[in-house]
Amino acid sequence: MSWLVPSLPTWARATPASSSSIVTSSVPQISNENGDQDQEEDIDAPPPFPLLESHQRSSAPAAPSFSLAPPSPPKSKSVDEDDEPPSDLNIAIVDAPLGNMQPPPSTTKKPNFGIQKGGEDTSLSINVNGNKLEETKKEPAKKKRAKVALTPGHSALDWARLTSSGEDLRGVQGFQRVTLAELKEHNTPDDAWSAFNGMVYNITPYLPFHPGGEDELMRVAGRDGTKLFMLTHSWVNLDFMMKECLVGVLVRG
Ligand code: HEM
Repeated sequence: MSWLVPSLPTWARATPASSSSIVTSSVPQISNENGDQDQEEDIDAPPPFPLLESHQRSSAPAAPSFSLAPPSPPKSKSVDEDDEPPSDLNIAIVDAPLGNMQPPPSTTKKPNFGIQKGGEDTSLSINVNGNKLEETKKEPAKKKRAKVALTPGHSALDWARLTSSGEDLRGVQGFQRVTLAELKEHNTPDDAWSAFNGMVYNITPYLPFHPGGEDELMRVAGRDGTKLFMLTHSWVNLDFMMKECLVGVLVRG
Protein backbone atom coordinates (compact mmCIF):
# COMPACT_ATOMS: atom_id res chain seq x y z
CA MET A 1 0.00 0.00 0.00
CA SER A 2 2.82 2.35 -0.74
CA TRP A 3 0.46 4.52 -2.75
CA LEU A 4 -0.57 6.42 0.30
CA VAL A 5 2.40 7.73 2.13
CA PRO A 6 5.34 8.41 -0.14
CA SER A 7 3.30 10.07 -2.81
CA LEU A 8 1.83 12.85 -0.71
CA PRO A 9 2.50 16.19 -2.38
CA THR A 10 4.78 18.51 -0.50
CA TRP A 11 1.96 20.91 0.34
CA ALA A 12 0.10 18.12 2.08
CA ARG A 13 2.99 17.13 4.30
CA ALA A 14 3.62 18.61 7.69
CA THR A 15 6.47 21.08 7.57
CA PRO A 16 9.40 20.49 9.92
CA ALA A 17 8.34 23.56 11.85
CA SER A 18 4.85 22.31 12.39
CA SER A 19 5.90 18.82 13.33
CA SER A 20 8.37 20.06 15.84
CA SER A 21 5.67 22.21 17.34
CA ILE A 22 3.78 19.02 17.98
CA VAL A 23 6.35 17.77 20.38
CA THR A 24 7.34 21.02 21.97
CA SER A 25 5.02 20.33 24.77
CA SER A 26 5.16 22.13 28.01
CA VAL A 27 6.53 19.41 30.22
CA PRO A 28 6.71 20.80 33.70
CA GLN A 29 10.30 21.28 34.69
CA ILE A 30 10.86 19.90 38.14
CA SER A 31 14.52 20.57 38.33
CA ASN A 32 16.67 23.18 36.69
CA GLU A 33 20.23 23.21 35.45
CA ASN A 34 21.58 24.08 38.81
CA GLY A 35 20.80 21.24 41.14
CA ASP A 36 22.04 23.21 44.11
CA GLN A 37 19.27 25.70 43.79
CA ASP A 38 16.69 22.99 44.00
CA GLN A 39 18.38 21.61 47.01
CA GLU A 40 18.14 24.93 48.70
CA GLU A 41 14.47 25.15 47.92
CA ASP A 42 13.63 21.63 49.01
CA ILE A 43 16.25 19.38 50.47
CA ASP A 44 13.90 16.46 50.03
CA ALA A 45 13.45 16.97 46.31
CA PRO A 46 13.79 13.45 44.89
CA PRO A 47 16.30 12.68 42.14
CA PRO A 48 14.92 12.33 38.57
CA PHE A 49 13.54 8.87 39.04
CA PRO A 50 11.16 7.78 37.58
CA LEU A 51 11.48 9.46 34.20
CA LEU A 52 10.47 13.09 34.05
CA GLU A 53 9.84 13.31 30.34
CA SER A 54 7.92 10.15 29.74
CA HIS A 55 5.49 10.09 26.88
CA GLN A 56 2.55 9.96 29.29
CA ARG A 57 3.65 13.13 31.02
CA SER A 58 3.88 15.16 27.89
CA SER A 59 0.73 17.02 27.12
CA ALA A 60 1.38 17.61 23.47
CA PRO A 61 -1.47 19.29 21.57
CA ALA A 62 -3.32 17.20 19.08
CA ALA A 63 -1.38 16.72 15.89
CA PRO A 64 -2.79 18.38 12.80
CA SER A 65 -4.47 15.82 10.67
CA PHE A 66 -5.69 15.59 7.15
CA SER A 67 -8.09 13.24 5.54
CA LEU A 68 -7.61 10.79 2.78
CA ALA A 69 -10.32 9.41 0.61
CA PRO A 70 -10.20 5.76 -0.38
CA PRO A 71 -8.41 4.98 -3.61
CA SER A 72 -10.65 4.93 -6.60
CA PRO A 73 -11.28 1.44 -7.91
CA PRO A 74 -9.34 0.55 -11.06
CA LYS A 75 -11.02 1.86 -14.16
CA SER A 76 -10.86 0.54 -17.64
CA LYS A 77 -8.58 2.81 -19.60
CA SER A 78 -10.00 5.03 -22.28
CA VAL A 79 -8.01 6.47 -25.15
CA ASP A 80 -8.07 9.93 -23.53
CA GLU A 81 -6.71 8.65 -20.28
CA ASP A 82 -3.68 7.30 -22.02
CA ASP A 83 -2.75 10.86 -22.91
CA GLU A 84 -2.99 12.11 -19.35
CA PRO A 85 0.28 12.59 -17.53
CA PRO A 86 0.96 9.78 -15.13
CA SER A 87 -0.25 10.74 -11.70
CA ASP A 88 1.96 9.77 -8.85
CA LEU A 89 -0.83 10.63 -6.46
CA ASN A 90 -3.40 7.91 -6.28
CA ILE A 91 -5.28 9.52 -3.42
CA ALA A 92 -7.72 12.34 -3.06
CA ILE A 93 -7.24 14.94 -0.37
CA VAL A 94 -10.62 15.78 1.04
CA ASP A 95 -11.30 19.11 2.70
CA ALA A 96 -14.98 18.51 3.36
CA PRO A 97 -16.10 16.39 6.33
CA LEU A 98 -16.30 12.74 5.38
CA GLY A 99 -19.93 12.49 6.43
CA ASN A 100 -21.53 9.38 5.05
CA MET A 101 -18.58 8.40 2.99
CA GLN A 102 -18.07 4.68 2.90
CA PRO A 103 -14.96 3.12 4.31
CA PRO A 104 -12.30 2.25 1.77
CA PRO A 105 -12.61 -1.00 -0.15
CA SER A 106 -11.36 -3.90 1.86
CA THR A 107 -7.83 -4.94 1.37
CA THR A 108 -6.47 -8.40 1.88
CA LYS A 109 -3.89 -7.06 4.25
CA LYS A 110 -4.40 -4.23 6.73
CA PRO A 111 -2.30 -1.26 5.73
CA ASN A 112 0.50 -0.45 8.04
CA PHE A 113 1.45 3.18 7.94
CA GLY A 114 4.07 2.98 10.61
CA ILE A 115 7.13 4.09 8.75
CA GLN A 116 9.22 3.93 11.82
CA LYS A 117 11.54 1.01 12.19
CA GLY A 118 13.89 2.31 14.82
CA GLY A 119 15.96 5.43 14.42
CA GLU A 120 13.20 7.74 13.20
CA ASP A 121 10.95 9.11 15.85
CA THR A 122 8.07 10.02 13.58
CA SER A 123 5.37 7.60 12.62
CA LEU A 124 2.09 7.71 10.79
CA SER A 125 -0.95 6.06 12.22
CA ILE A 126 -4.43 5.50 10.82
CA ASN A 127 -7.60 5.93 12.82
CA VAL A 128 -10.33 3.37 13.41
CA ASN A 129 -12.46 4.22 10.39
CA GLY A 130 -9.53 4.14 8.10
CA ASN A 131 -10.54 7.52 6.76
CA LYS A 132 -8.14 9.78 8.50
CA LEU A 133 -4.42 9.80 8.40
CA GLU A 134 -2.76 11.38 11.35
CA GLU A 135 0.83 12.18 11.86
CA THR A 136 2.02 11.66 15.35
CA LYS A 137 5.37 12.32 16.82
CA LYS A 138 6.78 9.84 19.25
CA GLU A 139 9.24 11.24 21.69
CA PRO A 140 12.26 9.04 22.09
CA ALA A 141 12.37 7.55 25.54
CA LYS A 142 14.87 9.56 27.51
CA LYS A 143 16.46 7.62 30.26
CA LYS A 144 17.41 9.80 33.13
CA ARG A 145 18.23 7.20 35.67
CA ALA A 146 20.73 8.15 38.22
CA LYS A 147 22.28 4.75 38.76
CA VAL A 148 26.02 5.00 39.14
CA ALA A 149 28.78 2.61 38.26
CA LEU A 150 29.87 0.98 41.48
CA THR A 151 33.53 0.20 42.00
CA PRO A 152 34.47 -3.49 41.81
CA GLY A 153 33.66 -5.37 44.98
CA HIS A 154 30.68 -3.18 45.85
CA SER A 155 27.76 -5.00 44.30
CA ALA A 156 24.59 -5.89 46.16
CA LEU A 157 25.99 -9.36 46.62
CA ASP A 158 29.18 -7.96 48.12
CA TRP A 159 27.08 -5.93 50.54
CA ALA A 160 25.15 -9.03 51.55
CA ARG A 161 28.45 -10.82 52.15
CA LEU A 162 29.80 -7.97 54.24
CA THR A 163 26.70 -7.69 56.40
CA SER A 164 26.74 -11.38 57.14
CA SER A 165 30.46 -11.50 57.84
CA GLY A 166 30.09 -10.46 61.46
CA GLU A 167 32.17 -7.34 60.94
CA ASP A 168 31.13 -4.39 63.12
CA LEU A 169 29.30 -1.95 60.89
CA ARG A 170 27.62 0.07 63.65
CA GLY A 171 30.66 1.74 65.11
CA VAL A 172 28.97 1.97 68.52
CA GLN A 173 28.51 -0.32 71.47
CA GLY A 174 24.95 -1.24 72.30
CA PHE A 175 21.66 0.21 71.17
CA GLN A 176 21.71 4.03 71.34
CA ARG A 177 19.08 6.66 72.01
CA VAL A 178 20.01 9.34 69.51
CA THR A 179 18.76 12.91 69.72
CA LEU A 180 18.38 15.13 66.64
CA ALA A 181 21.29 17.26 67.84
CA GLU A 182 23.49 14.20 68.13
CA LEU A 183 22.36 12.93 64.74
CA LYS A 184 23.37 16.23 63.19
CA GLU A 185 26.98 15.77 64.24
CA HIS A 186 27.38 12.63 62.14
CA ASN A 187 27.32 14.25 58.74
CA THR A 188 30.64 13.43 57.07
CA PRO A 189 31.34 10.48 54.75
CA ASP A 190 33.64 8.93 57.35
CA ASP A 191 31.03 9.26 60.06
CA ALA A 192 27.54 9.46 58.59
CA TRP A 193 24.38 8.61 60.42
CA SER A 194 20.88 8.94 59.11
CA ALA A 195 17.44 8.27 60.49
CA PHE A 196 14.84 6.26 58.62
CA ASN A 197 11.44 5.52 60.12
CA GLY A 198 12.61 6.51 63.58
CA MET A 199 15.69 4.31 63.52
CA VAL A 200 19.23 5.63 63.24
CA TYR A 201 21.71 3.89 60.96
CA ASN A 202 25.39 4.26 60.34
CA ILE A 203 25.34 4.75 56.58
CA THR A 204 29.11 5.15 56.16
CA PRO A 205 29.80 1.47 55.37
CA TYR A 206 27.03 1.45 52.75
CA LEU A 207 28.16 4.56 50.86
CA PRO A 208 30.32 2.78 48.25
CA PHE A 209 27.63 0.13 47.79
CA HIS A 210 24.74 2.47 47.16
CA PRO A 211 23.45 2.02 43.57
CA GLY A 212 22.31 5.64 43.52
CA GLY A 213 25.78 6.87 44.41
CA GLU A 214 27.50 8.20 47.49
CA ASP A 215 26.47 11.79 46.86
CA GLU A 216 22.79 10.95 46.85
CA LEU A 217 23.08 8.96 50.05
CA MET A 218 25.11 11.73 51.70
CA ARG A 219 22.20 14.10 51.19
CA VAL A 220 20.58 12.53 54.22
CA ALA A 221 23.68 12.32 56.40
CA GLY A 222 23.08 13.85 59.81
CA ARG A 223 19.33 14.12 59.37
CA ASP A 224 16.10 12.27 58.88
CA GLY A 225 16.15 10.68 55.41
CA THR A 226 12.78 8.96 55.52
CA LYS A 227 11.01 11.32 53.14
CA LEU A 228 13.71 11.29 50.49
CA PHE A 229 14.14 7.56 50.77
CA MET A 230 10.43 6.94 50.33
CA LEU A 231 10.18 9.36 47.43
CA THR A 232 13.06 7.67 45.68
CA HIS A 233 12.57 3.96 46.18
CA SER A 234 10.01 2.97 48.74
CA TRP A 235 10.31 -0.64 47.57
CA VAL A 236 13.85 -1.02 48.91
CA ASN A 237 13.93 -3.12 52.08
CA LEU A 238 16.02 -0.77 54.17
CA ASP A 239 15.43 -2.52 57.51
CA PHE A 240 16.80 -5.74 56.14
CA MET A 241 19.67 -4.26 54.16
CA MET A 242 20.88 -2.00 56.95
CA LYS A 243 20.17 -4.10 60.03
CA GLU A 244 23.87 -4.58 60.75
CA CYS A 245 24.34 -0.79 60.63
CA LEU A 246 21.64 -0.04 63.19
CA VAL A 247 22.85 2.46 65.76
CA GLY A 248 19.69 3.00 67.76
CA VAL A 249 16.44 4.87 67.95
CA LEU A 250 15.80 8.56 67.27
CA VAL A 251 14.44 10.40 70.31
CA ARG A 252 13.23 13.91 70.92
CA GLY A 253 15.33 16.19 73.05
C1 HEM B 1 20.27 3.66 53.73
C2 HEM B 1 19.44 4.13 52.86
C3 HEM B 1 19.37 3.67 51.42
C4 HEM B 1 19.46 2.42 50.94
C5 HEM B 1 19.64 1.14 51.72
C6 HEM B 1 19.34 2.51 49.49
C7 HEM B 1 19.37 1.46 48.65
C8 HEM B 1 19.23 1.54 47.29
C9 HEM B 1 19.10 0.43 46.40
C10 HEM B 1 19.05 -1.03 46.83
C11 HEM B 1 18.98 0.91 45.16
C12 HEM B 1 18.76 0.11 43.89
C13 HEM B 1 17.26 0.11 43.67
C14 HEM B 1 16.81 -0.50 42.39
O1 HEM B 1 17.63 -0.77 41.51
O2 HEM B 1 15.60 -0.71 42.26
C15 HEM B 1 19.08 2.32 45.25
C16 HEM B 1 19.04 3.16 44.15
C17 HEM B 1 19.03 4.51 44.26
N1 HEM B 1 18.99 5.25 45.42
FE1 HEM B 1 19.11 4.54 47.25
N2 HEM B 1 19.18 3.81 49.16
C18 HEM B 1 19.19 4.54 50.29
C19 HEM B 1 19.02 5.89 50.41
C20 HEM B 1 18.90 6.74 49.36
C21 HEM B 1 18.71 8.13 49.49
C22 HEM B 1 18.58 8.89 50.81
C23 HEM B 1 18.66 8.62 48.25
C24 HEM B 1 18.49 10.06 47.98
C25 HEM B 1 18.29 10.61 46.91
C26 HEM B 1 18.82 7.53 47.30
C27 HEM B 1 18.85 7.62 45.93
C28 HEM B 1 18.93 6.55 45.08
C29 HEM B 1 18.95 6.68 43.65
C30 HEM B 1 18.91 7.96 42.84
C31 HEM B 1 19.02 5.40 43.15
C32 HEM B 1 19.09 5.00 41.69
C33 HEM B 1 17.70 4.59 41.24
C34 HEM B 1 17.78 4.00 39.88
O3 HEM B 1 17.87 4.75 38.94
O4 HEM B 1 17.75 2.77 39.77
N3 HEM B 1 18.95 6.38 48.03
N4 HEM B 1 19.21 2.70 46.54
